[in-house]
Amino acid sequence: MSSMEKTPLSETKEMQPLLKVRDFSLAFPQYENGFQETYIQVIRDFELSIYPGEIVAVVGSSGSGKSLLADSILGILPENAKTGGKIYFEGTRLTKRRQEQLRGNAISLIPQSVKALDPLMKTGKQVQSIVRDKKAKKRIQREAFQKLGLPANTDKKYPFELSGGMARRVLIATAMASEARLIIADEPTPGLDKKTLREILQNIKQLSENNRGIMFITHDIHAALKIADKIAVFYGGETLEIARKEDFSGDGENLRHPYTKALWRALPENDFKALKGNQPEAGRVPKGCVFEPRCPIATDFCKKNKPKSEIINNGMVRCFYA
Ligand SMILES: Nc1ncnc2c1ncn2[C@@H]1O[C@H](COP(=O)(O)OP(=O)(O)OP(=O)(O)O)[C@@H](O)[C@H]1O
Ligand code: NI
Repeated sequence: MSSMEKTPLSETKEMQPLLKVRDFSLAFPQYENGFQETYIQVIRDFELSIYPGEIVAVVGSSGSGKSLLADSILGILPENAKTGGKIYFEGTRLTKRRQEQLRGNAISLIPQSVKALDPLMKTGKQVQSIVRDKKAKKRIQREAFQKLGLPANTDKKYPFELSGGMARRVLIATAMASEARLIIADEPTPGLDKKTLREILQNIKQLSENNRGIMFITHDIHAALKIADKIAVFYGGETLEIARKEDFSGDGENLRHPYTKALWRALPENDFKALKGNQPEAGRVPKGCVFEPRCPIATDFCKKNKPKSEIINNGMVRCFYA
């Protein structure tokens, strides 16, 4: 057990993580002329723990493997996906069977697209349909809508009659009305105006009440810092750093990884200095450190060797020079 796991965020929280991912990897076979050539390695050495009541942001740019990570936890990966490592939910290892039982019950997904709403069903009905207690379903749906600031008549509307922000909120209401103990929100804030973004983030925070754990998947570090307790920085399929929100301050001197520091400094309120280059494409990952080609402090050693994860100052990092 790492020291980070021994230090839950507050005394009242249970010691056992809700979700624990260890050495997780994911690859897809690539066929050429009918022969299996290679595997495209999309996720490597991934690790993360989420405690009850905690919001953990998984921050990474487009194509870094975030949605596939969510699908891995839910057990809805494509048939041909090959996975390695271990995922535990409330201390018990996830199997296909267990994932099936938990999915939509103890573990709920807020999908990346509002297209996930049924276009032919009124929103109230959609939210009610996931409540198991049929006598309470109306009340639970209404309470969720009210908590999330949706006007009372929203339940009579079809998804096409809603604004983008309201449709998002209906998706969040579905998770809120569920009995889920872990909620995975996959990129729930794309293309929202400033005010709506602020409100939706507040709504996601509300989900963590009642000791629920939230995995908040986003490419927006700014949004992540607004509500998350911990930030896992995902790059080219690997976690480069897991830091507490408080570590993001000043010049980034408490951050451990050069990529996290760069993300922090690229924020408008800091220097706005963007990092040059792009993350490696899935399957085209360098032999050494995945960040080496863009790293300002990389050496020859980083080209040839892969840094292991280490706990430094109560956070996880994968860098030889942290
Ligand atoms: N079935 C598949 N077979 C092979 N490669 C795949 C498959 N599905 C996804 N990928 C690749 O895996 C990588 C990660 O995809 P994923 O959708 O998880 O990224 P993401 O971080 O969620 O991106 P975004 O921010 O755009 O949603 C992408 O490069 C994608 O091309
Ligand atoms: Ni995605």
